[in-house]
Amino acid sequence: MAEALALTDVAFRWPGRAGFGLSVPGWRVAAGARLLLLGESGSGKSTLLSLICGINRPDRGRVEVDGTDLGALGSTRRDRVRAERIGVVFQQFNLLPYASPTDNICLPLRFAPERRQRAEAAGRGGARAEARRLMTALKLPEEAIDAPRAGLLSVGQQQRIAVARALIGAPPLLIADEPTSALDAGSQDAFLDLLFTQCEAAGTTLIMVSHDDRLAPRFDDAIRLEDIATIQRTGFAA
Ligand SMILES: Nc1ncnc2c1ncn2[C@@H]1O[C@H](COP(=O)(O)OP(=O)(O)OP(=O)(O)O)[C@@H](O)[C@H]1O
Repeated sequence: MAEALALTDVAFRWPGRAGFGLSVPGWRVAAGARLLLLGESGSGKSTLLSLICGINRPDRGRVEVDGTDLGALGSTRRDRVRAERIGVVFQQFNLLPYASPTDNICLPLRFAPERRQRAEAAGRGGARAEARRLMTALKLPEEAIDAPRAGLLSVGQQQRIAVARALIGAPPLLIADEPTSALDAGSQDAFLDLLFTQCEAAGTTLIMVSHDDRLAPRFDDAIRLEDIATIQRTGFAA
């Protein structure tokens, strides 16, 4: 089966922080997988996601997304590959509070012409129609969809906007960093149902990060960061 993600002989340290290091000898994720990545707080999950997204470059090794080695690209091309191929749901959602839900969702398409074309084709009436279709599929009420500013919405509603923004234009890979941490157990379950349905419809591989191993049975596979990575932690230098 094709691989959505392949890490080979990867090592990374935060610049100026000798105390924390992460290395991943080899990790492959099959296209279409629904994977939960578990690890305690501070173990390096977000650090690993930043390497997968190409936000940070490994000091060594290869991070291939959908067959492209991100580390071999300069920062402009890396940004382009990220925009085209990776949808990201950040822990804090990172919405623009003064922009409308639709403008927030369409934002990644500005930097990703191929993704824009896919969104326009899927939405028939254009990318904004596709944004609306996604919001409806994610069970946002009409008044939230039509809100003038995303900052007016509840946390759960903002979370759905963040998911729609990650899904628009069907990127091959969706990375979600603790997207359910603000929800109670019942809402978590309903949210995962919606996320899985939308990923399946778009043919998108899902890697979701959490410290909550009770979510594991919902996924095709759950792995612990420690099982794929060696983590060095020696505290903070003064
Ligand atoms: N921008 C940064 N600069 C320097 N060090 C950082 C930076 N971001 C994270 N770290 C360090 O990297 C280590 C791992 O943090 P990371 O956020 O990756 O863990 P995590 O498993 O995602 O934690 P949490 O579940 O609490 O979000 C920590 O020691 C943290 O201080």
